[in-house]
Amino acid sequence: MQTLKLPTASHKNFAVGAPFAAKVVPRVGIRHLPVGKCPSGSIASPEPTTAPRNVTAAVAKMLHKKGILVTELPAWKALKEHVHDIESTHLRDLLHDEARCMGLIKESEGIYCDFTRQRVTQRTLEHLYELAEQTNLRGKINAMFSGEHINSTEDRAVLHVATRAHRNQKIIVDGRDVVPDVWEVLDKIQAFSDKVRNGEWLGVTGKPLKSVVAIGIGGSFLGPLFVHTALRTEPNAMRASRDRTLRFLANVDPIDVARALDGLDPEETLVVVISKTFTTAETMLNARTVRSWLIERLGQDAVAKHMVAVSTNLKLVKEFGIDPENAFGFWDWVGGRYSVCSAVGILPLALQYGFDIMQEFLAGANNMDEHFKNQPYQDNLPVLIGLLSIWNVSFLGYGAKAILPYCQALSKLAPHIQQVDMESNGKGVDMNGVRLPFETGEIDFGEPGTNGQHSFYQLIHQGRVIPCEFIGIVRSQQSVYLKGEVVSNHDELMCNFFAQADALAYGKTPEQLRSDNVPDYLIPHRVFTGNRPSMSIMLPSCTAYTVGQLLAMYEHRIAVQGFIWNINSFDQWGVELGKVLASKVRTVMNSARTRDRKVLPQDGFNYSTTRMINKYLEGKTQVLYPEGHDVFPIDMLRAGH
Ligand SMILES: O=P(O)(O)OC[C@H]1O[C@](O)(CO)[C@@H](O)[C@@H]1O
Repeated sequence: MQTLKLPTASHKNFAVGAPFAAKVVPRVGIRHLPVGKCPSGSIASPEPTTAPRNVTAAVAKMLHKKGILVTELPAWKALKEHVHDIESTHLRDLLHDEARCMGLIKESEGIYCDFTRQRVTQRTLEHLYELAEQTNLRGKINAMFSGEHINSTEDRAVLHVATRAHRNQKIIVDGRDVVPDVWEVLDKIQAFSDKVRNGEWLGVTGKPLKSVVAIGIGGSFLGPLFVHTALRTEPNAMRASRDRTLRFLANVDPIDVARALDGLDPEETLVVVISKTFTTAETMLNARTVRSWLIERLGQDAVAKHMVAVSTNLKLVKEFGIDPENAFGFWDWVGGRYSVCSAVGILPLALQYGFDIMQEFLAGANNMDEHFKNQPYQDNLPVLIGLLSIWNVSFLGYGAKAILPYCQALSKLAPHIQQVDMESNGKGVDMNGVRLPFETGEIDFGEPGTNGQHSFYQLIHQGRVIPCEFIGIVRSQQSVYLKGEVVSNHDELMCNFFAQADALAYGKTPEQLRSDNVPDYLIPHRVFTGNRPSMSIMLPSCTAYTVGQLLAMYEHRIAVQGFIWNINSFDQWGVELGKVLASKVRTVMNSARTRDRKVLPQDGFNYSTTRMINKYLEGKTQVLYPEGHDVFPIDMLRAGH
């Protein structure tokens, strides 16, 4: 049996390896160790440094800028001590304090946020503001907006905010105003989407293109899917998308191909291949598969009329066979998971809903960007939400959060934020490559209310403590009121929205249960401890504009958390290793399934993987790939015939 050897990665600012015991050295400033092998075979991280005790806030900020770990800052230590104060409180009591509650309800940009059910007092917030100060939060926000290369491991600016800038704004990256570039692409999207929608751009057989299949994965899929799902039943968007279809194809699983194409007429279908790199294995295989589907039915010329692309890699787009004229660019300073406001989202969504509606979405996101950039911490929604999350994760020890929109249209918010948050903040080292002595990031999950109530709410009421984010809407996209019913359907939904937050906060005591005549033997089972934190966010409506605001608010709160933890929220090295290993398996698979058989499963894999691969290879009736023709799933054959 051979042992699997994992490749090691190295980068000038990036260190990998097994957790390396961080020594605390009694001096100020970061010490960069030469990157070298530890006895364990891993690569050493630079060592952390500590602050002298009792430094002033200004000195702490300066030390942080020099690389001191956030845990060494006086504000962090003060928050650690403050945990004891909070542990002696219960939300039941905190909610009785009206003065406290008044200070914890914020209304800004039409969004109403209620933080009263967080396990915090005014003192907690003051400590958190101090932590923001000492970690130079304002300076880091400004650095992001001014195009500094804050994504240090990839040496890139982080400027998704530029993708939704007004035409007259100026945003400089490396000495160049990028807003005209952004608008050049937006204008091109407008012209193209108008042509497709009004039938000026026709398919190769002369039919209008009414269906769009957007192929992409991760950030090239989840954000656009979230916005599409949010707008599908919004009255203006519904009107604008009548008789049009937008589908997504993300998974490399051929079942997803069959589902995405099921029932579509290739003559009326436009395919948008979306990939920042244009190298992502799943997306490129799906793109080749759908290209083959089009060519088989419509001939080689179909590609020019039925396939367009969104990418930063226009060279590979051309090599794939898509006319660069039909490619929509974006830039390396737009991270994949932050790219929904670039052509990644705006092209497929404008094809479905028209450019005007997408402009409203961009305006909403821009409104939140300006708010984030300009408002003081005390009134700044992403800053407040981000700081409260830091408190919940790093001080109260709640490692997960539930995103619970009481709005079916927002059903894809949680999956989108799951990627944005977990890919951004799931890191093990700080900006200087120092291994962190605490866990960053949060485990995000969620479902729309009330569906979630009948699924996992049991656990959040009586099991683990998971801070909840309830999102409610004042005016529903779709109102229903049945004569004789106690409340309208949307009011019924919102009754649950209001009730759940209080149920989590107050719980139910044994005394209350006794006075409700609950038998003694059932009391322990029916006690709710309460004291479970949540926040409630209310939007006036669910429109393109407010969806833009909500998206940007979540993006920025994630950045705030990363800035405070002093991690790089904008790289994603953690996704690389699996890709490398998959490629090794691919070589074996190809060899086993063709007559060449040069590489066998046992080459380079451990016992377990070898045995599993062998079992898989044996388990198929058709052992070798067919020669000389493509094979499509049954549904794809049916489609278009
Ligand atoms: O747009 P691309 O280059 O195909 O990448 C897709 C996704 O893959 C990742 O790089 C890793 O999952 C994401 O960050 C990104 O959104």
